[in-house]
Amino acid sequence: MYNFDEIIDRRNTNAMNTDGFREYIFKADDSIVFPYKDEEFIRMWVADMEFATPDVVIDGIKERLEKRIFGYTRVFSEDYYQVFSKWCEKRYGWHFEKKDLVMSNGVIPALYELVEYICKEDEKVLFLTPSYAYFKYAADHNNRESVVSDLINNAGRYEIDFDDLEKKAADNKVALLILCNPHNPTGRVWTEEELQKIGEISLRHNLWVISDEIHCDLLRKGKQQIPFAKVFPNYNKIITCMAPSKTFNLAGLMISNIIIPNEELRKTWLSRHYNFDNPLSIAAAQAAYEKGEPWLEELREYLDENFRITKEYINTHLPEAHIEISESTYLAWVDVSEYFSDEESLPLFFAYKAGVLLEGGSMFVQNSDGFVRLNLACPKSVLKEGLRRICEAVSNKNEKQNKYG
Ligand SMILES: Cc1ncc(COP(=O)(O)O)c(C/N=C2\CONC2=O)c1O
Repeated sequence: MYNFDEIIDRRNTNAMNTDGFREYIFKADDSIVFPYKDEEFIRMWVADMEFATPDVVIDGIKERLEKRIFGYTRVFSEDYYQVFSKWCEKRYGWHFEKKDLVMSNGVIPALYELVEYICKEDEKVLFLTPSYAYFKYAADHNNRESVVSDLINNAGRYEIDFDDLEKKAADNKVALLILCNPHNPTGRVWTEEELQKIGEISLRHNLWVISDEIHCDLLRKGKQQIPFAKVFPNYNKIITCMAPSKTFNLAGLMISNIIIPNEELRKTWLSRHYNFDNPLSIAAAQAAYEKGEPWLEELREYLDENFRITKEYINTHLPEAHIEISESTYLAWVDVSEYFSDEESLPLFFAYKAGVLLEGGSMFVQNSDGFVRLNLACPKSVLKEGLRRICEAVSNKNEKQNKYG
């Protein structure tokens, strides 16, 4: 019913995806000159999608546009809460109170604020690695120390080293755990048992927990999201972050749902946060949660097939690489370490030799060397060309190495 095969021109839209890669991936290093024009790159890096947001969202925005006045706005109406809380009850079997919902123009801005509100100056922020780098930046931005616990890679299935996590959590200066649930970049969907263990450690050491659940709607078919706060309904130090931005490709509209049951922390947030919202973003998010489910279910089918294609192609053409189908997200996490030395920059190699923009190597704080992360949220034709280029570049490199020994 929906055309995910459509290739949409994103040029001249101020998209990070098309215009921000030199700065974000290559630190605006002007000495790097690629043998590709910008529009010739296959873009598999930043986590937004090449798919149009659903028509119901666009219709919701149009309806609000017709009101023609866009003055100061905040989520005052009951409607938004009713629609979003219904979404959470239906899809995750999780209920939260209206009073606990605050809005942020992003999950990352919320992390930046919450680290400051939660952690005293000498306190530390704990998270699992490899990690989305902004978890570390949220600590750095607030001059709080980061403490990391490396996930264990069991033949491609990443698991938590609970002994190590407990050891780190036991540091009485560690005040906050930022949990990525589901996990970017490995794609793990934490099981109830894993969440239970994380929670027991957090309670034992009196940690605050921010559960970043931004990827929670983009699970492979058959997988089930369990909100961390659902497992610990009576623990008053959990903040849950969700958003329509990944699910419905709305990151540029900058609207996120932050659920803070802790009265004192919520009061701090409301007194210090710039508490206004974009009226078009509210309309978009509300329409998405109210009417976007049929589109989402078709998107999930399309992404599942893109993962199948990717695993099959890489297993066939890069036999020394290792890929498991991510349980969530649209991000594939691929071990290509057999083909590269530790010193090589994977993003630079693939941009220069394959004309593919991707993230990898040291871009995920630590415990990620030798891995690339591929954004598969694109039309199949684009995906197949990207995979062809990636595998050809590695094979050519491999042949050259073999030729000269
Ligand atoms: C775990 C996680 N939290 C938060 C965000 C961003 O939230 P926002 O501030 O946009 O509401 C992302 C986006 N992840 C991205 C964005 O580009 N590459 C990534 O891995 C994410 O993966």
